[in-house]
Amino acid sequence: MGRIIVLYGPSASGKSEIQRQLTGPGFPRIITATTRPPRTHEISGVHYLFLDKESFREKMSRGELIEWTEYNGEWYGTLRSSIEEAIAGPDDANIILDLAGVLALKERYKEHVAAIYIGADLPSLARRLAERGGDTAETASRLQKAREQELTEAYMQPADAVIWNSDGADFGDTLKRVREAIASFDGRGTQ
Ligand SMILES: Nc1ncnc2c1ncn2[C@@H]1O[C@H](COP(=O)(O)OP(=O)(O)OP(=O)(O)O)[C@@H](O)[C@H]1O
Ligand SMILES: Nc1nc2c(ncn2[C@@H]2O[C@H](COP(=O)(O)O)[C@@H](O)[C@H]2O)c(=O)[nH]1
Repeated sequence: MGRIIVLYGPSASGKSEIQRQLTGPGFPRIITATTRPPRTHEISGVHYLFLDKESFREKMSRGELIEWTEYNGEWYGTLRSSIEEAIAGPDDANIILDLAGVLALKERYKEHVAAIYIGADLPSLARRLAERGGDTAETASRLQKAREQELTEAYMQPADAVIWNSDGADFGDTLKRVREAIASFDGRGTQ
Protein backbone atom coordinates (compact mmCIF):
# COMPACT_ATOMS: atom_id res chain seq x y z
CA MET A 1 0.00 0.00 0.00
CA GLY A 2 1.27 3.44 -0.89
CA ARG A 3 1.78 6.36 1.45
CA ILE A 4 0.74 9.87 0.64
CA ILE A 5 3.44 12.48 1.23
CA VAL A 6 1.85 15.93 1.51
CA LEU A 7 3.86 19.11 0.92
CA TYR A 8 2.34 22.23 2.43
CA GLY A 9 3.43 25.74 3.37
CA PRO A 10 3.19 29.35 2.20
CA SER A 11 2.94 30.46 -1.39
CA ALA A 12 6.37 30.52 -3.11
CA SER A 13 8.13 28.48 -0.43
CA GLY A 14 9.23 26.05 -3.16
CA LYS A 15 6.63 23.25 -2.93
CA SER A 16 6.03 22.95 -6.69
CA GLU A 17 9.74 22.99 -7.52
CA ILE A 18 10.39 20.30 -4.90
CA GLN A 19 7.47 18.27 -6.24
CA ARG A 20 8.76 18.63 -9.80
CA GLN A 21 12.19 17.30 -8.78
CA LEU A 22 10.87 14.42 -6.69
CA THR A 23 8.13 13.20 -8.99
CA GLY A 24 9.01 10.31 -11.25
CA PRO A 25 8.53 6.60 -11.75
CA GLY A 26 7.67 5.07 -8.37
CA PHE A 27 6.72 8.43 -6.86
CA PRO A 28 3.83 9.96 -8.82
CA ARG A 29 2.27 13.36 -8.23
CA ILE A 30 -1.40 13.49 -7.27
CA ILE A 31 -3.10 16.45 -8.89
CA THR A 32 -5.96 18.34 -7.29
CA ALA A 33 -8.79 20.34 -8.83
CA THR A 34 -9.02 24.13 -8.82
CA THR A 35 -11.11 26.95 -10.21
CA ARG A 36 -8.05 29.25 -10.29
CA PRO A 37 -6.91 30.18 -13.81
CA PRO A 38 -3.75 28.38 -14.97
CA ARG A 39 -0.40 30.23 -14.78
CA THR A 40 1.40 30.51 -18.14
CA HIS A 41 3.34 27.24 -17.82
CA GLU A 42 0.53 25.21 -16.21
CA ILE A 43 -1.34 22.44 -18.05
CA SER A 44 -4.68 20.96 -17.02
CA GLY A 45 -4.26 17.32 -16.04
CA VAL A 46 -0.55 17.84 -15.27
CA HIS A 47 -0.37 20.62 -12.65
CA TYR A 48 -4.04 20.79 -11.66
CA LEU A 49 -7.36 19.76 -13.03
CA PHE A 50 -8.55 23.25 -13.97
CA LEU A 51 -12.33 23.49 -13.68
CA ASP A 52 -14.92 26.23 -13.95
CA LYS A 53 -16.93 26.93 -10.80
CA GLU A 54 -19.98 25.02 -12.05
CA SER A 55 -17.97 21.83 -12.74
CA PHE A 56 -16.25 22.15 -9.36
CA ARG A 57 -19.64 22.46 -7.62
CA GLU A 58 -20.90 19.36 -9.49
CA LYS A 59 -17.91 17.33 -8.27
CA MET A 60 -18.58 18.53 -4.72
CA SER A 61 -22.26 17.61 -4.86
CA ARG A 62 -21.54 14.16 -6.35
CA GLY A 63 -19.18 13.42 -3.44
CA GLU A 64 -16.16 13.19 -5.73
CA LEU A 65 -14.06 15.49 -3.51
CA ILE A 66 -12.90 14.33 -0.10
CA GLU A 67 -12.01 17.84 0.99
CA TRP A 68 -11.97 21.33 -0.41
CA THR A 69 -10.82 24.77 0.58
CA GLU A 70 -11.13 28.36 -0.55
CA TYR A 71 -7.96 30.34 -1.14
CA ASN A 72 -7.88 33.85 -2.60
CA GLY A 73 -11.47 33.57 -3.81
CA GLU A 74 -10.85 30.32 -5.73
CA TRP A 75 -11.74 26.72 -4.88
CA TYR A 76 -9.30 23.84 -4.54
CA GLY A 77 -10.24 20.23 -3.83
CA THR A 78 -8.86 16.70 -3.60
CA LEU A 79 -10.42 13.99 -5.76
CA ARG A 80 -11.42 10.98 -3.70
CA SER A 81 -10.45 8.59 -6.53
CA SER A 82 -6.91 10.02 -6.73
CA ILE A 83 -6.19 9.32 -3.07
CA GLU A 84 -7.86 5.92 -2.91
CA GLU A 85 -6.03 4.74 -6.05
CA ALA A 86 -2.71 5.95 -4.64
CA ILE A 87 -3.24 4.20 -1.31
CA ALA A 88 -4.30 0.97 -3.01
CA GLY A 89 -1.28 1.08 -5.32
CA PRO A 90 2.26 -0.13 -4.67
CA ASP A 91 3.99 3.26 -4.76
CA ASP A 92 4.15 6.26 -2.48
CA ALA A 93 2.73 9.42 -4.05
CA ASN A 94 3.05 13.14 -3.41
CA ILE A 95 0.50 15.94 -3.28
CA ILE A 96 0.48 19.69 -2.50
CA LEU A 97 -2.28 20.89 -0.17
CA ASP A 98 -2.86 23.54 2.47
CA LEU A 99 -3.31 22.92 6.20
CA ALA A 100 -7.02 22.14 5.83
CA GLY A 101 -6.12 19.43 3.31
CA VAL A 102 -3.40 17.99 5.56
CA LEU A 103 -5.81 17.73 8.47
CA ALA A 104 -8.58 16.19 6.34
CA LEU A 105 -6.26 13.54 4.87
CA LYS A 106 -4.67 12.73 8.23
CA GLU A 107 -8.07 12.32 9.83
CA ARG A 108 -9.39 10.08 7.07
CA TYR A 109 -6.34 8.07 6.03
CA LYS A 110 -4.29 8.31 9.26
CA GLU A 111 -1.10 6.30 9.06
CA HIS A 112 -1.04 6.43 5.26
CA VAL A 113 -0.33 10.17 5.34
CA ALA A 114 2.83 12.09 6.27
CA ALA A 115 3.11 15.86 5.90
CA ILE A 116 6.19 17.97 5.23
CA TYR A 117 5.95 21.71 5.88
CA ILE A 118 8.07 23.69 3.41
CA GLY A 119 8.82 27.16 4.77
CA ALA A 120 10.72 30.23 3.64
CA ASP A 121 11.11 33.61 5.32
CA LEU A 122 8.87 36.53 4.36
CA PRO A 123 11.52 38.47 2.35
CA SER A 124 12.15 35.34 0.23
CA LEU A 125 8.43 34.83 -0.35
CA ALA A 126 7.99 38.50 -1.28
CA ARG A 127 10.93 38.42 -3.69
CA ARG A 128 9.77 35.22 -5.40
CA LEU A 129 6.16 36.37 -5.72
CA ALA A 130 7.32 39.71 -7.18
CA GLU A 131 9.45 37.80 -9.66
CA ARG A 132 6.44 35.64 -10.58
CA GLY A 133 4.64 38.89 -11.46
CA GLY A 134 0.90 38.98 -12.03
CA ASP A 135 -1.78 40.65 -10.03
CA THR A 136 -0.37 42.80 -7.21
CA ALA A 137 -3.51 42.48 -5.07
CA GLU A 138 -3.21 38.68 -5.28
CA THR A 139 0.49 38.85 -4.34
CA ALA A 140 -0.33 41.07 -1.36
CA SER A 141 -3.06 38.68 -0.27
CA ARG A 142 -0.70 35.65 -0.52
CA LEU A 143 1.91 37.48 1.59
CA GLN A 144 -0.70 38.50 4.15
CA LYS A 145 -1.85 34.89 4.47
CA ALA A 146 1.77 33.79 4.91
CA ARG A 147 2.40 36.43 7.58
CA GLU A 148 -0.81 35.86 9.54
CA GLN A 149 -1.27 32.09 9.19
CA GLU A 150 1.16 30.01 7.17
CA LEU A 151 4.35 31.12 8.95
CA THR A 152 2.95 30.53 12.44
CA GLU A 153 3.90 27.65 14.76
CA ALA A 154 0.27 26.55 14.84
CA TYR A 155 0.25 26.10 11.06
CA MET A 156 3.41 23.95 11.17
CA GLN A 157 2.28 21.91 14.15
CA PRO A 158 0.69 18.95 12.26
CA ALA A 159 3.83 18.48 10.12
CA ASP A 160 5.88 15.30 10.44
CA ALA A 161 8.89 17.30 9.22
CA VAL A 162 9.60 21.02 8.82
CA ILE A 163 12.07 22.08 6.13
CA TRP A 164 13.19 25.67 5.46
CA ASN A 165 13.95 26.77 1.93
CA SER A 166 14.62 30.52 2.17
CA ASP A 167 16.76 32.40 -0.36
CA GLY A 168 20.38 31.57 0.32
CA ALA A 169 19.54 27.94 1.03
CA ASP A 170 21.08 25.66 -1.56
CA PHE A 171 18.11 24.09 -3.35
CA GLY A 172 20.02 20.80 -3.74
CA ASP A 173 20.39 20.69 0.04
CA THR A 174 16.66 21.40 0.47
CA LEU A 175 15.89 18.44 -1.78
CA LYS A 176 18.28 16.24 0.18
CA ARG A 177 16.54 17.16 3.43
CA VAL A 178 13.12 16.42 1.91
CA ARG A 179 14.34 13.02 0.68
CA GLU A 180 15.79 12.24 4.11
CA ALA A 181 12.51 13.19 5.78
CA ILE A 182 10.57 10.89 3.46
CA ALA A 183 13.01 8.04 4.14
CA SER A 184 12.60 8.63 7.88
CA PHE A 185 8.85 8.01 7.54
CA ASP A 186 9.56 4.40 6.50
CA GLY A 187 8.05 1.97 8.92
CA ARG A 188 5.16 4.35 9.46
CA GLY A 189 2.14 4.18 7.28
CA THR A 190 2.82 1.20 5.09
CA GLN A 191 0.55 -1.39 6.63
N1 LIG B 1 16.10 27.77 -2.39
C1 LIG B 1 15.60 28.62 -3.31
N2 LIG B 1 16.29 29.75 -3.60
C2 LIG B 1 15.82 30.62 -4.53
N3 LIG B 1 14.67 30.46 -5.23
C3 LIG B 1 13.96 29.35 -4.97
C4 LIG B 1 14.37 28.38 -4.00
N4 LIG B 1 13.45 27.39 -3.97
C5 LIG B 1 12.50 27.73 -4.85
N5 LIG B 1 12.79 28.90 -5.48
C6 LIG B 1 11.99 29.61 -6.50
O1 LIG B 1 10.87 30.21 -5.86
C7 LIG B 1 9.78 30.30 -6.77
C8 LIG B 1 8.52 29.75 -6.12
O2 LIG B 1 8.66 28.34 -6.02
P1 LIG B 1 7.42 27.36 -6.21
O3 LIG B 1 6.59 27.76 -7.38
O4 LIG B 1 7.97 25.99 -6.20
O5 LIG B 1 6.62 27.70 -4.88
P2 LIG B 1 5.25 27.10 -4.34
O6 LIG B 1 5.45 26.89 -2.89
O7 LIG B 1 4.82 25.94 -5.17
O8 LIG B 1 4.27 28.34 -4.60
P3 LIG B 1 2.66 28.36 -4.81
O9 LIG B 1 2.04 27.72 -3.60
O10 LIG B 1 2.36 29.82 -4.90
O11 LIG B 1 2.36 27.64 -6.08
C9 LIG B 1 10.19 29.56 -8.03
O12 LIG B 1 10.63 30.48 -8.99
C10 LIG B 1 11.36 28.69 -7.54
O13 LIG B 1 12.27 28.38 -8.57
N1 LIG C 1 -6.95 21.86 0.94
C1 LIG C 1 -6.47 21.92 -0.32
N2 LIG C 1 -5.51 22.83 -0.63
C2 LIG C 1 -5.04 22.82 -1.88
C3 LIG C 1 -5.50 21.92 -2.87
N3 LIG C 1 -4.84 22.16 -4.02
C4 LIG C 1 -3.97 23.17 -3.76
N4 LIG C 1 -4.09 23.57 -2.48
C5 LIG C 1 -3.41 24.68 -1.80
O1 LIG C 1 -3.98 25.90 -2.26
C6 LIG C 1 -3.04 26.96 -2.11
C7 LIG C 1 -2.96 27.80 -3.36
O2 LIG C 1 -2.40 27.07 -4.44
P1 LIG C 1 -1.77 27.82 -5.71
O3 LIG C 1 -1.42 26.73 -6.69
O4 LIG C 1 -2.79 28.76 -6.24
O5 LIG C 1 -0.55 28.55 -5.21
C8 LIG C 1 -1.71 26.31 -1.78
O6 LIG C 1 -1.48 26.42 -0.37
C9 LIG C 1 -1.94 24.87 -2.15
O7 LIG C 1 -1.10 24.06 -1.43
C10 LIG C 1 -6.54 21.00 -2.50
O8 LIG C 1 -7.01 20.18 -3.30
N5 LIG C 1 -6.97 21.05 -1.23
